[in-house]
Amino acid sequence: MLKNLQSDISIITLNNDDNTDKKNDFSNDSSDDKNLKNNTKIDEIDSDDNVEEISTIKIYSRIRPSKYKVPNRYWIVKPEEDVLNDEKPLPKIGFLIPRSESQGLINNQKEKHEFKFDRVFDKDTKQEEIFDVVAKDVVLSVLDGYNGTIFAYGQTGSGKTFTITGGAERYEDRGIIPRSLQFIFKEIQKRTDCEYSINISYLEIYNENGYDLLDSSREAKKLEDLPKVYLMEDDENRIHIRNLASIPAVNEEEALNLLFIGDTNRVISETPSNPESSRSHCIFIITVVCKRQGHDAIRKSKLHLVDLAGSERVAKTQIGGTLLKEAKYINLSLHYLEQVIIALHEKALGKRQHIPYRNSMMTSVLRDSLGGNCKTTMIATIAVEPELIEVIIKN
Ligand SMILES: Nc1ncnc2c1ncn2[C@@H]1O[C@H](COP(=O)(O)OP(=O)(O)OP(=O)(O)O)[C@@H](O)[C@H]1O
Repeated sequence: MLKNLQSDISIITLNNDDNTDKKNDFSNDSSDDKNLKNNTKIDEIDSDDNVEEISTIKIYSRIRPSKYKVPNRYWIVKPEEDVLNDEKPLPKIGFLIPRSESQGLINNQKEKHEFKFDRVFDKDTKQEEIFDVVAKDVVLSVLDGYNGTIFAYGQTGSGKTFTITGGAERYEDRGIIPRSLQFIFKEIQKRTDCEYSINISYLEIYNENGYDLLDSSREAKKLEDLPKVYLMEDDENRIHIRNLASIPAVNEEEALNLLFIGDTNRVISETPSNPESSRSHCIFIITVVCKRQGHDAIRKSKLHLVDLAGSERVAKTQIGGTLLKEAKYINLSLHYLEQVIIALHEKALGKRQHIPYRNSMMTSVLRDSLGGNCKTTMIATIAVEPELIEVIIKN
């Protein structure tokens, strides 16, 4: 029996055992519910089956070009310049927040703030390089049978959607989703040992409610008109996503068309309060099914490309009503995501076992695609206009 997890939220089956190696093995059972069961090993996989990788979540940052002549309030420290630091050399980005004179001349307010990343992409970085460094490895590992997730995180207007989906004006501006689709369809042509099939889903999460963006009825005029997606849990505590379309795409063009349908629904049904800013999380899911030549067994893996809602905190005194409700949901779901990422890091270090996936719809949906040997990357997009730098530091 399936029981509802959240009052009116959202089936693709998700792994539940936090301790498992998350490579999806070949299975003879093609049903969605059984297909992703952990370690139902039916057929050997030739590559790196026995390699239990330590979970490493790579975190990158990307600076958005500014429309203004920006005063030099940020800097990038290359790892080789950071000679005093004996930890693993990583690049850093620093921000200067001048002391507020309103607090008097003598105050100890910190002015310089530095943050480490696996790599910092400066404002001139092209979309191609972002795909090559941030996404290609994750996409390749999905084709090898692992689940993977790429997040874009940052304040409103800092370039999350540009990074994940891309800009509409120039072909070279296409983002991680269209480039991943192109890469996947090219790569599966080369891999002749397996018959691949690709399915696409597109989920929007607004105020902890899930909506299916691949609705092609063209009747949606607002978010609530889209089919609602539900999380359910079965007797074995496995979580399923109900009512989310998973549509086959036989080539890149069909897959891009589905992206287009989803993005159109995203625009038409923009969240009520602020058309300028995404107040919802959007997850583009590419499911790769591989059937070995001459075998009945199939293997299924998933790539989640996540455009998170703007991360800025809104002072409670300045807003109310719908805006306050949205801000609470966004902050809470980002907080739960942060908790999961911290827990995964601690688990990789052997310090804990339990990962608190159940707290939010997003972490529940992503639970089989984070940690273990799933490849996960996050790209923090940053806008460096002075007023926005202060937002970064406060968050
Ligand atoms: N690296 C970049 N190069 C050129 N233009 C960019 C870049 N990043 C963002 N932009 C432009 O900046 C504007 C805001 O970017 P975008 O919509 O991606 O921000 P966002 O973080 O997704 O914002 P929101 O949270 O409000 O949805 C867009 O016009 C986008 O085309």
